[in-house]
Amino acid sequence: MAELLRNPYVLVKAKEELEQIIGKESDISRLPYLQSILKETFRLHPAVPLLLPRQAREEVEIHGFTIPKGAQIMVNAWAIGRDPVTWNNPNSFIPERFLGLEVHAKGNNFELIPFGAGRRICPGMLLAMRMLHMILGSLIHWFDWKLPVGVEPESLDMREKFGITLEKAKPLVAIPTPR
Ligand code: HEM
Repeated sequence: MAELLRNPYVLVKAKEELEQIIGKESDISRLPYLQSILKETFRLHPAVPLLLPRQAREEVEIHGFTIPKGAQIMVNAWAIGRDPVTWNNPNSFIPERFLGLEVHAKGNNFELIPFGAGRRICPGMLLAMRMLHMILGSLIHWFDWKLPVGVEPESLDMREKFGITLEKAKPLVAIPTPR
């Protein structure tokens, strides 16, 4: 929601998409822009930024680096999502980058791994994906949103509080009006 209020054109586009689709067919697969907004949010603000720690059971070499047996490995999904080698304009919130791009957040595309990947991938992924599309889609569709008086989109505090899960350092304050 913070990125949507900071990028009002994205909110308008998402509203238009929902306007056209909801009421006829509420299928997530028919809401590519909403899907792209969620992917872009996962890319910039992964909820579990270092995934869960792993340990090397034996010495292994990966891309010329030797990982000793017993070493603890942290995978930095946050940094992968902002890698300028993979992503143009990596620090900007641009959902359009995912339109027509065959990159999913389900653990097969290693440039976007908000739920991890492999054997220990998040078992709640499918439930979470459904819930997030439902919740965000409903918030956009049923309410008009604005920031408190005196807060401009560009001055919104987007700093993050680091932890096992990533939070906004300052909670978002936004005002909904039922439509
Ligand atoms: C936005 C929602 C969620 C995100 C971004 C998320 C993300 C993650 C990530 C990154 C991991 C570590 C995967 C790895 O290291 O490869 C994980 C593990 C896990 N998640 Fe989620 N998760 C979410 C929702 C859920 C939900 C709704 C449930 C349960 C209903 C759940 C249950 C678990 C469990 C049990 C593990 C540990 C799996 C294991 O170690 O084998 N998660 N999640």
